[in-house]
Amino acid sequence: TVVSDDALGNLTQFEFLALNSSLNLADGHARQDLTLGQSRVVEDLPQLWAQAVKQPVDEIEREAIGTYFELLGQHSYPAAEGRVLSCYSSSVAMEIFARSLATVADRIALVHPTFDNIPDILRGVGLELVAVEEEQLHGGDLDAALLDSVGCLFVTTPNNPTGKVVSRERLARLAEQCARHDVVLTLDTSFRGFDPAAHYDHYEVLRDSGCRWVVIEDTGKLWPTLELKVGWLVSSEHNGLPLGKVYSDILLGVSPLVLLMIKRLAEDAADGGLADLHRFIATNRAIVRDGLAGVPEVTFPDPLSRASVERVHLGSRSGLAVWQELRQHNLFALPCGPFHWARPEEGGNCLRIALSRSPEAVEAATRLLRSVLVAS
Ligand SMILES: N=C(N)NC[C@@H](O)CC(=O)C(=O)O
Repeated sequence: TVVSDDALGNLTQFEFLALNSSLNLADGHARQDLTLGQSRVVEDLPQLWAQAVKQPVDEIEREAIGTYFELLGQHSYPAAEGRVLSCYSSSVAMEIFARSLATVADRIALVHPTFDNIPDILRGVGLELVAVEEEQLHGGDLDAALLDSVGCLFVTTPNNPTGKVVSRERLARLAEQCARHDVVLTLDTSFRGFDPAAHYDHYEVLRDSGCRWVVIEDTGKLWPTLELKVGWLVSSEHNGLPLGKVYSDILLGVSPLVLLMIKRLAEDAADGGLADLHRFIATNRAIVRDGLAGVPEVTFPDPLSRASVERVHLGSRSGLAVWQELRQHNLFALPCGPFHWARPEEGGNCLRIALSRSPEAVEAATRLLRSVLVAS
């Protein structure tokens, strides 16, 4: 069922409502026009199909993984058999991780706030959640008693919706603490492509720490590929989790055509496309911030964020009330309450605006949002 006005749904239910709107700035999926380089990949799909029929799938998979991970600075990713599992999406990868973890643990520490399908998936397999505030996570060492009480520490970096990135030093320290307390360290890096601060070699840091770790990578937010994407479930050796077994319960493998498309898009990104995308998102972010400048009580809580979403703090205004007012004009943003999965009221005065949209859509949405806010 899709969320009704009064019933509070999860974020994805709010995103369902926006799917057929002309001004859908709700989900973090890429919906802007293809660039010239990307449209060449689309034009080549018939040839990619012929290649996918002929070339061995493990070869295609290795090449797609290599091109994508190298593009984003992840040179030390584990290339050995079974260490990178290709899934239909990062949420499928997360479900496989959650089911695997639940066989050996009953509690997990999870960053707060973050996108609510993460706590929902983790609760769905029966795990008890312990919130770790983002400030706490970035502040310093985590409490030893906390780490002794959980089987895993789950961190979204860059975080959603804040864009906050775990630095190399911070990751090394968290991994060291997880190694000492024998806690699995799991990262959801879905937004990594947008922020060069997230392009240091995470796998080198994780490998050198000696901790057990899992990383969920997502190609789905980077390029406008009509939901054609892969989520990669990456893990350390001897991590004690039945990832391969649970993976085999869920799927045999992903489409080699999608893998070839991702490889070509990653090559285009390496050839200047990623830098162009960063400029594109920065331009859209400036449209939102400039377009709302001077509106009473409105502020931007994440000045350093490079993610393809922007949080707008509405002062004393209710994010849900503004969301409902915008919906009357067929404009959809995302109310931030559900990101605060342990205490939704903390996100009650924020909206999240998607930036992977055409500048014209971002411009029109910002103008409409401004008119609603100045009238409220
Ligand atoms: N499996 C789910 N719920 N997918 C929605 C998710 O991709 C949207 C998202 O992450 C964002 O809008 O930031």
